Amino acid sequence: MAAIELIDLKKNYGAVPAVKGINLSVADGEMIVLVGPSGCGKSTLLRMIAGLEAISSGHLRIAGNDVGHVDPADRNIAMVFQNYALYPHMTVRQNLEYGLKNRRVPRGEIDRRIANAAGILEIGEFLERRPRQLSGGQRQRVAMGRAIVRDPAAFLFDEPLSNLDAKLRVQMRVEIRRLQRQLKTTSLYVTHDQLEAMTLADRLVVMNGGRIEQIGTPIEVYRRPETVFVAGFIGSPPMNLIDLDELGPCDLPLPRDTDLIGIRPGAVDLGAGSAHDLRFDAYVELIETVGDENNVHLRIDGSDRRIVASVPTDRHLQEGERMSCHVRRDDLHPFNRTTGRRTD
Ligand SMILES: Nc1ncnc2c1ncn2[C@@H]1O[C@H](COP(=O)(O)OP(=O)(O)OP(=O)(O)O)[C@@H](O)[C@H]1O
Repeated sequence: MAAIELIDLKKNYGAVPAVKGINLSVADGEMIVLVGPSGCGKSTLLRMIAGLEAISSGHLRIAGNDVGHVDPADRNIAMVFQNYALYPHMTVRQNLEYGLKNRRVPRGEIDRRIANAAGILEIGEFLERRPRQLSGGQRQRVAMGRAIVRDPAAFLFDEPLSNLDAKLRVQMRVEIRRLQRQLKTTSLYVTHDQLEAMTLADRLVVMNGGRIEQIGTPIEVYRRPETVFVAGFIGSPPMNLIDLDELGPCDLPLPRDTDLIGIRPGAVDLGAGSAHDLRFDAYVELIETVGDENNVHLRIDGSDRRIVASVPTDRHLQEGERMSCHVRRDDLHPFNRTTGRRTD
């Protein structure tokens, strides 16, 4: 286990900057999840930490040591990939012990570590099988087992669950969280799945265009997105982002440079409000049922702006109906479109 520090870390592919100066301190034992849209640089960042990609500039410290130019094999980091990267011609046991044999770990110690990992991951009964004789979830467990037996300073996960079906993903997500809590190994986990990010992270790092947009606990980032990008990226259905002037006259006390308002779908109240609310009229265009909730698509009166409100399914609404919409001041996220930042 070890703390990891990234200091102004950059990566250019030729003239193309992929990672544009990342500063991040990961505490010993912490689980950090890097999340962001495709191409934002999260895999590149992880691969630089693993040593699979050369660092263009900046520093990488693991347990206080500058390891930016140290051979990957000597960084004492274990990486878990989405495609498992198991050797197909070897049994599970051979896959687990391969790296340890190369490091000349004594036989007794190898057996002890494999028994320990097999116990934690419940893969003891598959040890003599080959990877093709396992399900996707079992293979992913073996891939994690291979990381665990190395007893590394840190785990790096690169979208490890993206090849699994939806149900198994949820199950494995819980297992990874449990495992990380149990082992307390410093971990960096890359995903573009925000639900995975929210549920796994001690702290979330939201990336966009090679930069960090925001760092915080999942609930901090959800409750108080600092940028327009984070506001639109975290949350499902996404936050409504509305130009202030599309909402008609508004005498609520908002910071002066606010010209964009963010409203979570669940914060739109269709019905009676109070004097401290933002209030506007809208037409119901479409109602989508998603389990216990309906996503109600509305068009704001006097504007082409469409927004989504999430309401319980027992609330009877009709398409074409005109609604009075209310949002409490505390549920408004004020932004400035030009700076892209929060104004309060
Ligand atoms: N070997 C490479 N040569 C040139 N450009 C690259 C190379 N690898 C990645 N890039 C570019 O660097 C940027 C970051 O890529 P990266 O794979 O880190 O993104 P990502 O956030 O992990 O995306 P995804 O979720 O799609 O995997 C992208 O614009 C990508 O096209």
